[in-house]
Amino acid sequence: MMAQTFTTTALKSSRNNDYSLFEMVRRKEQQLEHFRNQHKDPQDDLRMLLGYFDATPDFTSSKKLANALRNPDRLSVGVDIKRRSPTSNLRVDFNDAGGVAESFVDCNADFIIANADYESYGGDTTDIEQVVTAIRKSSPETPVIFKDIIIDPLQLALAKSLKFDAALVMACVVGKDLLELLNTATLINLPVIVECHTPEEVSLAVEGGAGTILLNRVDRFGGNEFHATQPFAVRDVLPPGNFVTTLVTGKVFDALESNLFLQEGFDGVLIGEGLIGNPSASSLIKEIHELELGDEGEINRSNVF
Ligand SMILES: O=P(O)(O)OC[C@@H](O)[C@@H](O)c1c[nH]c2ccccc12
Repeated sequence: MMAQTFTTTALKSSRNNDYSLFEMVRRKEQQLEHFRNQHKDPQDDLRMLLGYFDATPDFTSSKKLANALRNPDRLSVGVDIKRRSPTSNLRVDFNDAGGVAESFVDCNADFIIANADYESYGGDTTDIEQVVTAIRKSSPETPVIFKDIIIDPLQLALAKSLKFDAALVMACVVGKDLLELLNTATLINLPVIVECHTPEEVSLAVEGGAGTILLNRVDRFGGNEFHATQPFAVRDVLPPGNFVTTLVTGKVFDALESNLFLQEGFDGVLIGEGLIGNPSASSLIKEIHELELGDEGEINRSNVF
């Protein structure tokens, strides 16, 4: 009887959480109907971007990303500028997302993620424009990345037209469509960071030529379960040669844990809740930057997790 109750509860909660990802995608589908309508003219700027190969690409954004995300001997630190999170109780308030982003660059954050989705992350179109404008002005070498629930190539065109340096695409949301989205991104010369959780997702991303992979320790598809060591499990799937940049995200809160990612060969961490609204954000970023390759201290996988 007990066991049965337990199973039912577990199933129910995982279905609820699955449903929330499902809900996020469903809402996005609805919003996109309007967005597609707004951009249906064949001569619309976003359509033109998608329809014509960028024959004279400039690699400013790719180079900015390479410089900011990959350092030979230290972790890069990115900040996810959000007011709320579907996977935690984070609730913060700010008006000027651009100012918030700038304050993190002042704390030496290496890259910035701006959120376009209101319901899920508390971000919106004003936010994303403010963030790009503010960072371009105050710190042109810092890459700014567009985060939304991307399911349509038109959203990639939007990111490009707003002059983002890259867009984040979640593998668990798009499945096999990832390959088509990556092709589109190449066509318009927009770097993409692919968010993955499983080795299968990483393989698909690598097959599609992804240059940067963000490993989320929270399994968005599988009921938001947290798998602390999941990033290590997927490193084996990466092709040899160390060409793919790898970042870790999902409930990263301290330097101790981050050190393990550095020692295991990851390039950086993306932090939301651990930095947003944290009065010690600046010292946390500093501590993570000061971790040294080869200095494992007392840590290993078994005593950190
Ligand atoms: O706030 P955290 O646990 O540090 O996480 C940041 C980031 O991983 C998170 O905002 C995120 C990245 N991709 C997502 C997809 C869905 C939900 C949440 C996310």
